[in-house]
Amino acid sequence: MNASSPASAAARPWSRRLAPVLLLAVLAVLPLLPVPEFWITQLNYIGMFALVALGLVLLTGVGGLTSFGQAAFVGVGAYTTALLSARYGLSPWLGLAAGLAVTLAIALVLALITLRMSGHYLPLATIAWALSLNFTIANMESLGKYDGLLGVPAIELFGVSLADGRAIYYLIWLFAILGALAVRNLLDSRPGRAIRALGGATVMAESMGVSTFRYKVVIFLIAALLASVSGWLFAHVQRTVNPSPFGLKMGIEYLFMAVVGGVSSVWGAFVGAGVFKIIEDQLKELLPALLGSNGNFEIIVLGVVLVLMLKYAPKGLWPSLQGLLSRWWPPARRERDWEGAAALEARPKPQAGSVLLRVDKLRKQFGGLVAVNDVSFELRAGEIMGLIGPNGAGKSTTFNLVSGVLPATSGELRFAGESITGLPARQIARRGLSRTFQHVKMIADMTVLENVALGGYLRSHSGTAKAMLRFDRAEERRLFAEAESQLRRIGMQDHLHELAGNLALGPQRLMEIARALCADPSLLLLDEPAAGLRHKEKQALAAVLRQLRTEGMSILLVEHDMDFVMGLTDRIVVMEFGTKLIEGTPAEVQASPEVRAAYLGTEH
Ligand SMILES: Nc1ncnc2c1ncn2[C@@H]1O[C@H](COP(=O)(O)OP(=O)(O)OP(=O)(O)O)[C@@H](O)[C@H]1O
Repeated sequence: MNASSPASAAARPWSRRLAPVLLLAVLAVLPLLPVPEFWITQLNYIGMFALVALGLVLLTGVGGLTSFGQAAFVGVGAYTTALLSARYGLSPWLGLAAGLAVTLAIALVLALITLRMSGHYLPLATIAWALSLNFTIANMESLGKYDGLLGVPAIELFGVSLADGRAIYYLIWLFAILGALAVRNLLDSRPGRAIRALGGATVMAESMGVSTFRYKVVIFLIAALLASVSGWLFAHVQRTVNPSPFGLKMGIEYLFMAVVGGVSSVWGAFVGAGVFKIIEDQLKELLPALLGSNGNFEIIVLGVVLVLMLKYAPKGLWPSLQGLLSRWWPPARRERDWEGAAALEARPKPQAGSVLLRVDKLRKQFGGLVAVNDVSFELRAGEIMGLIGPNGAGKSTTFNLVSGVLPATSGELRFAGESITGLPARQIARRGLSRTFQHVKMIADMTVLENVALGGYLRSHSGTAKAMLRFDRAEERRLFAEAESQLRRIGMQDHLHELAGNLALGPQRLMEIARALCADPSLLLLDEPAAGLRHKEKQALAAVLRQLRTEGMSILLVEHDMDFVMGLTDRIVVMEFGTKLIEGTPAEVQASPEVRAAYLGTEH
């Protein structure tokens, strides 16, 4: 599955049901046929490589965290089992458990140290720890230094030895397919939507209540564990371990596989691993013969292929392959299976007329620039308040301070009687404040419905393990029912399955409102909701917002369209140069000479 397409299918064509079954059947009977041993060896390596590349799909392709260090985790898995089984005669299965535990401990420490880094620092940090882990392994007396460990026994399963390549093939592919299904399930779930926001929508995700750092750690650990399983298999296939297959070169090659296959596609990991293994083997034979000397020349060709891929097919081979296959294997559409699902829990509503938001001497300085200058106002439950002012007046900054996206320099914020000063966005979201953004923030390759369902993050609970095992379906149905009803409320019921990135700006803004509503907020913050909407759409939006008010919702909005603001709001705060100019009803604001002067740029 492409990470961007929904997993379950409505009206699945027969070919879509049959293709995976056929593929599995071919994989299952292959070792039973008189195919050359070499093929089986190749497939064994492809399966083991794919496990590591799968981790990179999640970590790099979806999460946007580039790691050159996955080979080191393969090494941890391989060495742990080799040490326990070859030196101490323990069962390889114990070696697997121990390898996973050691990997988990090392990966957790590395994640906590490195994942707060951003930009190029993270990939550089992965290179650093990949080199140090490999160096440590290669210099430990107990691990045989550069010679490694010999005499690793074969795995036994129910008394059957998996020493033969055709026997361990089944175990390798069982792990690879289970890994792929688990990652695919994860991407199509509550935690999966949060993970898919990591690639470029972290501010939005935090405002929906997601701890983005936590999910970075989660995908880092999953990728490390997948690599560790691959290492365990590798040790028992090779029956010996030494440091060289776990070095930085292999770390780069794993990344190559993920990028070439399609770094955001689960099945791309398999395509990438296959292409890599085949190219590498052919080149290893061909190049020395062609060039007349021995050396790792294949690295140069792989490098060139990678650069060409990044230039001409940055999404990798899988999306192109999927395009070719789409006639027989069309992309699936999410099945509408949430009819009658129980409603999500609703928040108790604040009492109409009570003070919901109190902004007291709020200030924000960017260096010498005072963007918000000791602004104070109150918003009462059940009212629509407008925040207006010329460009650069400090409206969006005020919004970002109230919603916790930016920390205030000074001043106090109280929400529903409780101080929210200094709280991060996700803590403020938890208290019932939900927002949209001046520049739409969404996950472009996720459907409208999935984007809106992310708004219900705090109203649902399924965790990563539950999602990977697909035990989260009942809650998913409740989330999608809620997302659909919010989209219906905003008049977008015909766009449920469209990719959000394909929508025009107007509908994207409406989708953001539906997402904010999906959080069941007590206060809705709308940053320029009518921008980019056509006249009719604006009228429809105003009607929806009025309806929300009659249902008890409180709304604070920033807007430039004066007709929209004057016809909709109960009270207005006008800002200019970061300061509050006046506050009043739309009629009072319209009559104010100061406001007119501020907009026309004349002295007042
Ligand atoms: N992150 C930042 N760093 C430095 N200056 C900033 C930052 N964000 C905003 N500003 C400055 O703060 C001032 C207020 O900006 P803000 O975006 O809040 O105004 P606004 O009223 O929302 O304007 P507009 O209607 O054009 O969106 C501007 O001078 C802007 O350049």
